[in-house]
Amino acid sequence: MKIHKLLYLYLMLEKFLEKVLVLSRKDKVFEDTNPIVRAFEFNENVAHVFDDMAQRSIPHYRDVQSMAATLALTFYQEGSRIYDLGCSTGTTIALLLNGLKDHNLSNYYIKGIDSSAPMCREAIEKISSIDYEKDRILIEEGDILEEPIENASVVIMNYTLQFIDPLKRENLIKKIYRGLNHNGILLVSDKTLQSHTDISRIFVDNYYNLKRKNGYSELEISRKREALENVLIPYPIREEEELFRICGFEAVDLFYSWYNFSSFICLKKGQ
Ligand SMILES: Nc1ncnc2c1ncn2[C@@H]1O[C@H](C[S@+](CC[C@H]([NH3+])C(=O)[O-])CC(=O)[O-])[C@@H](O)[C@H]1O
Ligand SMILES: O=C(O)C(=O)Cc1ccccc1
Repeated sequence: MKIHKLLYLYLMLEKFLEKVLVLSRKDKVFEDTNPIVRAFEFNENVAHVFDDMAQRSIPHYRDVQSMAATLALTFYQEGSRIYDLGCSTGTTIALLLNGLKDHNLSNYYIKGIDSSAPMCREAIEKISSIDYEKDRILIEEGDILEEPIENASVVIMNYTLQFIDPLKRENLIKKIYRGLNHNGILLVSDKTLQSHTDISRIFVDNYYNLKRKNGYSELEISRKREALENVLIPYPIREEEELFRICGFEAVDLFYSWYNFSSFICLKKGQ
């Protein structure tokens, strides 16, 4: 067989295997026709398909990730720590690592925390393909409510605060504020409510339209909605902003907003 034919076959095989791999990582968690819907959990099944789930269920997920990484690099202070609370599969950490490398910054320390062991395993696997000094990153299974925050210039909490018991949110944000250095930032992204229910309803409709466009069926959408009830608890956008201010942040702003999803930047000012 001629060499170009072999090469062609090899490329076809590679494409085929890539497709199989992507399909095996497609989010089908709520496709099941089993009528019992359990409360949403970050278990092995979810962790395995999480990247696909996030890209199809979080509006402009890649853009928000990349904006958060850019802001993190802008506020990062040499020699300080960056925390990713609820790091899931380590997408943010991988972006940060590449950004730090591009900026020739090497004296960093990144800590990723997640209470789901399968998520931590996925995160460790994801960053294993990046070249970095091993003791500069720690991905740990743990509860962010118990985690001490020290010498931080950046704390990222993308789509995680919404899963924390509302009664515990204030203490968590206060702890983060105390653990941040002056001129350090907290970045938070969450699903939010609007101040009027009529507007909230329209925004949620538009959100479900996005899910449909991204290939989720009516059944998958409604089953996930049921599973997330009392698990993902959104705050009205103004109350979430107020929470950050009450906890000490001197400057609070939005860096991204799309219907019922918002991303906040909270700055601890200098002395
Ligand atoms: N108390 C807790 N302590 C630690 N982790 C927790 C806790 N509660 C929930 N988690 C973890 O928070 C993560 C939330 S996902 C974050 C996405 C990521 N930030 C991303 O930008 O890709 C968001 C979503 O799925 O919508 C999950 O991995 C949970 O195990
Ligand atoms: O709120 C929803 O309907 C979602 O699907 C958000 C979401 C995205 C990824 C994991 C859990 C919840």
